[in-house]
Amino acid sequence: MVSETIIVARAVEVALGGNPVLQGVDLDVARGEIVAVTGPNGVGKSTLLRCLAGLRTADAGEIAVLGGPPRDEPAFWRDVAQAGDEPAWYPGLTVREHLELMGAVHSAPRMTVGAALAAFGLEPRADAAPFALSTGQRQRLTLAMTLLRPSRVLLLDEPERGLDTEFRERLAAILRDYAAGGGTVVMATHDPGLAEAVRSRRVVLADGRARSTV
Ligand SMILES: Nc1ncnc2c1ncn2[C@@H]1O[C@H](COP(=O)(O)OP(=O)(O)OP(=O)(O)O)[C@@H](O)[C@H]1O
Repeated sequence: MVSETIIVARAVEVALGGNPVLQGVDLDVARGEIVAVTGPNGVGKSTLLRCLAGLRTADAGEIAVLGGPPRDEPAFWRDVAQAGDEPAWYPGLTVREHLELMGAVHSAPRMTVGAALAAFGLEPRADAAPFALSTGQRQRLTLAMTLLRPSRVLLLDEPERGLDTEFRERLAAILRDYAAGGGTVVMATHDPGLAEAVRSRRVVLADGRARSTV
């Protein structure tokens, strides 16, 4: 079977503050694949993810996501879900209501609010405000909102942030299910255990370039 390529990056270059960060990154990600981008602090993982999300334009090179250049526009975000920095919370809404909001604005949510609360271990805090959650619980809510909405591509920047070991394993299973259903995942991570548990292909960023390891 010929695999469908969902993400293509060719010779991507980005300089930040006058310093070269990405210096010719090539990346191909197939439908149903999970790619874990690793590398030391400051090597450019978040920058690469932002380029794939259309939140930053590369200085040189080409990127295609789902057949076209990534754009920070509603049509693009209908197919692409992203979790990076903590989102802006609605102070008047509870955890459950944040998930209900996601379910209400997307025509075909991937799971019910009840299923999301259960999958992300948020049932005991469903009626709390996000600001009353612990760091790890807020990260669970961020991920639950990202996974509840329909998407074909997931871009995750250090999804393990703040998560305990047990939940990291549960997250790995959630991401494997997403990919098994035809979704494509690119995540930056510092957790080799998570990268292994999702059975990802490992891409190491070094010296501004990407190198596939597994
Ligand atoms: N707005 C900016 N202006 C100048 N330099 C920046 C800016 N944002 C990031 N950088 C620099 O660009 C480089 C790449 O940053 P990036 O956040 O992509 O790294 P990262 O690999 O995701 O790091 P980490 O593992 O710490 O999250 C770093 O050296 C960082 O200091």
